[in-house]
Amino acid sequence: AVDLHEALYLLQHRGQDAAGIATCASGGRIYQLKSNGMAAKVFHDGAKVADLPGPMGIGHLRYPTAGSSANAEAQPFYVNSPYGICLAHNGNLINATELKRYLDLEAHRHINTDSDSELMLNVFADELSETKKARVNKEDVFASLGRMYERCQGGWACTAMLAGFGILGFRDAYGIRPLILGSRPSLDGPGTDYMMASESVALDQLGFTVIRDIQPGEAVIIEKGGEPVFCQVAPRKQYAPDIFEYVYFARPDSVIDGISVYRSRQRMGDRLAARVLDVLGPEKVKDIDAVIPIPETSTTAAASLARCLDKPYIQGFVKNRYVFRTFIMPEQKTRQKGVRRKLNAMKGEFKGRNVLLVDDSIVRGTTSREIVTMAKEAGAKKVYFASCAPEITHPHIYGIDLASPNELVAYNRKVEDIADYIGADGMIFQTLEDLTGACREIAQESGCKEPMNFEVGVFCGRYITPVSEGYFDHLEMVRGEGRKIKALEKAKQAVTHGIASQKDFQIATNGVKLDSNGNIVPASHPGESDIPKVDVSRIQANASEEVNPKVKDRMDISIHNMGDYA
Ligand SMILES: O=P(O)(O)OC[C@H]1O[C@H](OP(=O)(O)OP(=O)(O)O)[C@H](O)[C@@H]1O
Ligand SMILES: NC(=O)CC[C@H](N)C(=O)O
Ligand SMILES: [Mg+2]
Repeated sequence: AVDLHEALYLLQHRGQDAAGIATCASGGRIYQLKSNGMAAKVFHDGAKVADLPGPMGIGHLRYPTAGSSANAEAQPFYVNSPYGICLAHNGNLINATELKRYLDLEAHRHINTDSDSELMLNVFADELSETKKARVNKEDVFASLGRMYERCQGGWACTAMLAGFGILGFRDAYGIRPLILGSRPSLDGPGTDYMMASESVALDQLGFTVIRDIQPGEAVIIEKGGEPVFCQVAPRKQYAPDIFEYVYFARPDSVIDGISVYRSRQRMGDRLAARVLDVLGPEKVKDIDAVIPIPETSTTAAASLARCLDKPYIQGFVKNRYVFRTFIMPEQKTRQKGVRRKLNAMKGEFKGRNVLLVDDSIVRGTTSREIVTMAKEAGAKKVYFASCAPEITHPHIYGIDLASPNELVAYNRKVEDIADYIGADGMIFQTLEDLTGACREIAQESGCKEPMNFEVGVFCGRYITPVSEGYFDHLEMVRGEGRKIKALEKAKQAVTHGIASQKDFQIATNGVKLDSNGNIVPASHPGESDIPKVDVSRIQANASEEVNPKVKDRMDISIHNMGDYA
């Protein structure tokens, strides 16, 4: 537990919403500590961590991509039958609705939260119980995982623990989400310790030597006291790591699938420099006085870009070290507040200068818009903005929450319109070809023999796995933030104006959920809702004749505007 605790601190940037550890002690008893909040909060009492006994365990940091932010969805998840299983899942399942129905109607397993990870654990548990054995062996576990892969769709890198048996790790058949394995001589006596993590930095820092990345569709079992045993549990479909790991998500000091994140970012900067010259032209580039990164993630790429353009690299924004990543915060309001709190422009570095600001990516435009304003307030003459990643135009469906296209600043906007929106005098996006080219080059230079593909759906809508028809509508319904807020506002107005009954308001505020047949029904409390949604037809039906006609007209307009929520 102490090592897991340490590792979670090192990987905190991957999820700030919840953290947890589960260990297994002799006799097969599982001990857990998990809750909402960052690792420092959840494990604030170091002694409690040390009290989690046992020679094996798994840990998790949550960045929700499904369900809600409920405490109950903190991981690892545990299920007692069969054998006692714990699971920690990084990723996102894109057929959760189907799995939920299957588990309910066919497997008869109770699902207690809206988390997709709980579904995955239960599918695995169900397949394991098919063996009908009192004790399973490695082959049984691999075979059950193989059947689980046939049912689950999406992206995942998971660790799991079978009480009294051992630890497993497995990765989706496309290798979208990362998982790496390492070993070290045991610290307390003879033998070897093994560890798996999403990023190599956790292994390095804890004194583990990398063995290798888990391959697409591959699983590994480390039995208590044993050595890792590998098995291809599902046919490998492709080797397509999520390129967003290199752009933003991972720490620069990690090496994922043989590619140094740091070097890939440097190369992105080199390629972006050429693109800046292309787009702005030599005259404008000549007039640029400084290249300024938006801390933290873009600093590596910005330094390379400055070197290529032969411009001074200036750290004009100072980052408050006590404010964490803003993009992965759950609410837009907190994100906005986060940017100003997090970054401050040093006037002296901007005043009277033409600056080129560099960020790793522009998602909702929250950061870039605020930052351009800050640069101008600090006295910059011209502010150009360059992004190491191309325009993000589509939702991310494999474990990074970029759900709702209309929240994306590049959605349905041309580059000039984006520049207008964020207030920049010029805007440069990396091309997708250059981004994948940069990562591929580093892979080749590092000796990767296999031609690597990348998951790049967010930039072009071409996803690496098949995606069922209707999934994006479903995603928009369950994750689209603007939608929830608008629907609630309209519902409140309807109630204020006497058009909707209190009961409709309940529907609006509590939201709705999917019942076991997949029908949308009102939720009895907000925690239960899948989709905060207003049932417009009911509001319309309840529109009372006595309502002041003027108000009713207004409401008709509102209701009309709400058409797409119906
Ligand atoms: O367009 P937006 O919606 O604002 O999202 C993009 C920004 O969010 C991220 O920064 P974040 O503050 O999360 O983390 P960092 O310190 O690692 O850069 C990313 O590096 C961009 O700066
Ligand atoms: N990256 C993650 O931690 C996400 C895991 C899972 N999809 C969830 O929302 O809880
Ligand atoms: Mg940033």
